[in-house]
Amino acid sequence: MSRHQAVRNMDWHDALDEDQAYDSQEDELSAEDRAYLTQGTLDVQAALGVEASKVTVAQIEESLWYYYFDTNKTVDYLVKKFINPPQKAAPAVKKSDGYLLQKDCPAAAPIKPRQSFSHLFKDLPWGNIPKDRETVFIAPQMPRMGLLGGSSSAPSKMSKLQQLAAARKKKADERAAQEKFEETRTQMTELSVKEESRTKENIPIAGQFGKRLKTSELTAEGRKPLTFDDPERLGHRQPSPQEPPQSPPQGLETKSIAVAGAEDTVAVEKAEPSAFAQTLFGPGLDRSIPKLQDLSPMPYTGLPPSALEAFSKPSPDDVVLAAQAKAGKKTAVVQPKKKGASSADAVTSDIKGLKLEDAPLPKSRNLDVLLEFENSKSKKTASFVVVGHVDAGKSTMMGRLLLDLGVVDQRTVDKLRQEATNIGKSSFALAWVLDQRSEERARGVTIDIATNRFETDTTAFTILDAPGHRDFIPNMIAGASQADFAILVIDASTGAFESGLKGQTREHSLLIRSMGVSRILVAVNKLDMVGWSQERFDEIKNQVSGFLSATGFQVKNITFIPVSGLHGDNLVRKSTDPAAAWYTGATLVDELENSEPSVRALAKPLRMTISEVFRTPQSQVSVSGRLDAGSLQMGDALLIQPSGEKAYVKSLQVDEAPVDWAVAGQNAVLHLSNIDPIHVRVGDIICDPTKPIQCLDTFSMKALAFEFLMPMQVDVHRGRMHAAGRIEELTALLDKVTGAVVKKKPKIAKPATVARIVVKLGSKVPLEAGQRVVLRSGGETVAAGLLE
Ligand SMILES: Nc1nc2c(ncn2[C@@H]2O[C@H](COP(=O)(O)OP(=O)(O)OP(=O)(O)O)[C@@H](O)[C@H]2O)c(=O)[nH]1
Repeated sequence: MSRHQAVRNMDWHDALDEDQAYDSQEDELSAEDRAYLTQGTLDVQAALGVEASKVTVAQIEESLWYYYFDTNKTVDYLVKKFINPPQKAAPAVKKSDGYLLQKDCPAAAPIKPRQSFSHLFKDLPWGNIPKDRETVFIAPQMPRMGLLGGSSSAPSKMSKLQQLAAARKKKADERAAQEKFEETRTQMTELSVKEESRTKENIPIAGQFGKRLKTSELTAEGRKPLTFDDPERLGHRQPSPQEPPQSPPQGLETKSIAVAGAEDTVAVEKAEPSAFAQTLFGPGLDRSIPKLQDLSPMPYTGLPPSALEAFSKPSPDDVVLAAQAKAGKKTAVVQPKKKGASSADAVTSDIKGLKLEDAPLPKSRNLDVLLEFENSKSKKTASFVVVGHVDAGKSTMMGRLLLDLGVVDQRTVDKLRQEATNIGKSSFALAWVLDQRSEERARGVTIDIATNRFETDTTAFTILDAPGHRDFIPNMIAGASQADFAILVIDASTGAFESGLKGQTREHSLLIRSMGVSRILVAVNKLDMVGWSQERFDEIKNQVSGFLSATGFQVKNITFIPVSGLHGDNLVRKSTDPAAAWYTGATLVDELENSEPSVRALAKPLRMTISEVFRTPQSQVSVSGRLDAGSLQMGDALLIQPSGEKAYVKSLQVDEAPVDWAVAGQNAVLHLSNIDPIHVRVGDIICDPTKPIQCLDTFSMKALAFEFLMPMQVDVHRGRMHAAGRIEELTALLDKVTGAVVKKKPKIAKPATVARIVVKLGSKVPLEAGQRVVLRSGGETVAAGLLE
C-alpha cells in the first residue's frame, strides 16, 4: 500500500486514539516491559544479521512495541522501511489550476492533471476567485507511530507480553473514555439549576413547580428568562484564572463569537471552511454570525411588559375564593401575593386555608357506656346471614318472613308482585322486598348483601341476605363476617339439592364456619314442590348433617327445619298443609329466638368495620357497620385505618334510632365530623386512637385448605376489605384437632388439611391477631382461617 493510499484509508479517530494510548504507555514502561524490549531487540538484531547496523535500537524498539513484540513482523517492517525501502515516488507537481497532485505517485503511472471547470462560472461574481484565495489541499499530518505497515488489527495469536500490551492499551482507552464522561457530567451539572445556590432573595420557585422551571430563573428583579448569553448556563465552562488556557485540538480553530449585549464571550469551536465553501465564499470568510436566540428564540421572552405583568395580581379564581371565604366567615385569608410569586402558589395557600378544622368538635357526655348498656332494658341483638346455592329461595324466604311478621305490609308486596309480573318475574315478588337494586330485579339474583331488621319479643334481629351466585362470594364473605349465626337454605326440589351440594351449599358452609359462625339453621326449602316428602327431607338432613359435622359444626348447633319460603310454611307460623303434618318441631323464627348470639367483646378496644360510606343531612361522612369489639359514644375521637386520619362522632344511630352510645354486636350508623371523605372507605376499620389497630403487610395465619396450597398469588378477604397478596411460605402442617405441628416447612398443603402459612400483601391493611380472613385465588376460595 502506498503512503497516500494509507493516508486515505486511515481512520483518524483510531489513529489519534492509538497515538494517545501509546504516549501514555511509553511513560509507563515497567521493568518487565523493558526486559522484553531488550530481549526482542536482540532477537531482531540476530534475525537481521549484518543488516542490523542499518537500523537503530530505537527504531527496533518502536517497531517491536507497535507489533506487540512480534519479532517476524518487526523484521519484515524494518527491512521494508529502512533496509530495502521501495523506490521514491515522483515529487508533487503543482498545476496552474490549483489542484495538488499526489506526491507519492509511482513514476510508471503519471497522473493526468484534472480538468478544471472553473471557466464555466467565469461570468458569475462568486466564480471569480482570486489566485490567493484558491484552495490548497494540505496533506494531513501523520500521527506518531501511525501506519507502519502490516495489519493494524491485533495479532490473532498473542504472546503473554502481547496480551499485556493489548491490555494496557485497552485500559488507556477506557481511562480516556471515563475522562470524557466526567467532563460531560461536570458540564451537565453546571447547566442544571442548583437549589442550594439560591439566596434568600432569590428563592421562591414554589412547590413542585420550582424544579420544573429550568427555562427561567427567579431573581430579585423578577423572573429572568434563560438566554444564550450566559456561557455558564449553556454548559461552556469558563477557565479559572489558575487554569492554563486550553489549546484547541489540531485541525480545529477556536473563535470567539461576541454576542451583542453580553459581557462575556462564548467560545465556539469552528472548523475551517470546507473546500466547497472556500470555492464559493473564499477562505477569508468573516461575516457576522446570527445570534443563537434569533435562530431558536426562547418562548415568551419577547412578550410586551403588559403581558409579563399579567400574573403579578390575584387571578379571577383567587378573587372568587377570597370572597367565598369571607362570606362563609372562614378563617382562610388570601395571603397578599409576593412579587414574583405564581398564581399557583396563591391558590395552594388558599386551599390550605380552607381546612375543615374550623368546625367545632362535638361534645362528649363522658358516659360509662358499659354501665349504661348493663342498665338498659334493651332487647338482645343478633345478626344472621342467609346463605345457600343460587336460587335456593333465600330472598323469597326473607321477604315472606318480613311480610308474615308485619315488617312489610301486603300492599307493598302486591305492588312488587305487579311490577315483577310486568317483566315476567312474578315469582320473585317476595324476593324483591330485599333485592332492591334494578340490576338484581332484572337478573333475578342477589348481588350484594341486603340488610333488613325485625324484632321478636326478646330479640332485635338483623338479616344479612347473601348472594348465592359464585361470582359474588366476596360479598357473601362480608355478610358472614358480621353474623352471629347462619341460615343455610337448601332447595329440596328434585336435582336442585344435589347440584347445590356440589356448588355453593358446600362452599358457603365452609366459609361461614371459617368465619367463626358456629350456630347454623338449615332451612330445607321448596318442600311444597316435592309434596312435603318426609323421605326427601330425611335424605337431605342425613347428607347435610354429615357434611356439616365434617366441616366443624357441632351437632347440637345444627337444626333442620322443613319450610316453604314462598308460602310461608314453618317460617313464622306452622304449616297448615296436611302433607306437612309429620313435622312437629319449631318454626324458623322460634329457632332464631332460641339461638344465643356469640359473646360480645365489650371490654376490648373499639373495632368497627365500615360496611357503607354515605352522605346524610347530619354529616358529609356517615358510615355504617357492626361494632366487632368495644364501644363508642357521641363526641368520641376515632381513628380510621389504614388512612390514619382522625374523626369525631358527631351523632350516631342504632336500629335507625338516635342514641348516645353503641356497643359490640350492634349495627350502628355514625355521623362523623372533622374528616375528609377521601380518607374513609368501605372495609376500613374504625378504632380507638389510643389503642389503634396496626396496619400490616405480612402476617402468619392458621389456614384450613379448601384447595391445594403452595406459594401462590391470593386475594385476602376480611369483611368488606380485600387486598392482593401472596402465600410466601408454608411454615408447618398442623393437626386439625390439637393444632400441634405435624410437619415443618411442607411444600404443599392438601385440601382439608390445616397449615400455618405466611402471607405478604401488596400494601398495608389493618389486621390483627384473632381476625378471620379468607384467601381466594382465580375466583375460587382456597383457604380460610385465623390470624396468629
Ligand atoms: N315453589 C317454590 N318456589 C320457591 C320457593 N322459594 C323460592 N322459590 C322460587 O325460587 C326462585 C328463586 O328464589 P330467590 O328467592 O330469588 O332465590 P335466592 O336464593 O334468593 O337467589 P339468589 O339470592 O340470587 O341466590 C324464585 O322464582 C322463587 O319464587 C318455595 O318455597 N317454593
